[in-house]
Amino acid sequence: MTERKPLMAGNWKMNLNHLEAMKHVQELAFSLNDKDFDAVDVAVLVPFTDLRSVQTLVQGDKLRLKYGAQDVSEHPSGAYTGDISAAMLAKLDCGYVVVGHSERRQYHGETDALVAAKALIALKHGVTPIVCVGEHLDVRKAGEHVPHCVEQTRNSLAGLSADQVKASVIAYEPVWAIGTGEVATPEDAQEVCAAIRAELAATYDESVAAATKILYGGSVKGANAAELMAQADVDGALVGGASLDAADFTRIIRYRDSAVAAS
Ligand SMILES: O=C[C@H](O)COP(=O)(O)O
Repeated sequence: MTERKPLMAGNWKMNLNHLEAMKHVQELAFSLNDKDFDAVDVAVLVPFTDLRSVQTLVQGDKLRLKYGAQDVSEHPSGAYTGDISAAMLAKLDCGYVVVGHSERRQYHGETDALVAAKALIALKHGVTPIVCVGEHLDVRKAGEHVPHCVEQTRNSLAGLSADQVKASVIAYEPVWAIGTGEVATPEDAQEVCAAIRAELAATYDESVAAATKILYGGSVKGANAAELMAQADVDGALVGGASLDAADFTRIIRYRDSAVAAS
């Protein structure tokens, strides 16, 4: 069976200027140790303006923290005012970039095809895309969430080879659970993550399904991380609000401790 090392990724969204970013990374560095990084990959996904500061801290202090961005242009370079290219992210040694977050889909009209193009160009530059999918509340109420997320996954990975999918991360984020405090139940998370994995097996093959990390995101906190992580197809979390609090993010990273405490 393929071991998938869990990934806890903190998406800061549009929070923390570069000075606050440095303070926060230092707090995380102080709070985490080698045992944490042996057990879990930890990443912070920061505003573009924070990347250079975070890179300097991480590389200067040889931190095992990974970092990345929250969006990337689908274009390689050129006259695209305001955009940031995958080559620029790679030059800053970004490990990850979020593509297709529901906030980008909702406020910037991003389509599955655009998300797939962004994932592809990130991969071409050695930056791992974290490809987000998830249903709105009306879709869930209609009981259509599984086919919706499966189709969104298929379309958001269109054009990627099997190896490129293996090198990507998928994040299931039910939109109704983002920033609302309303976390999906562990069974809800498992149902969709398992369906996405089955889709990877059907479209590619079992080795892709077994190797690809699938995260859950939506109101993950220290208090609920262990039960979500206990699900067979949940390989980590994409954490918004709670990742801004170094202590709570540390509790999420140490989810195994709360699982032990509860048993
Ligand atoms: O990318 C992160 C998600 O949107 C989850 O955000 P949240 O943890 O604040 O609900």
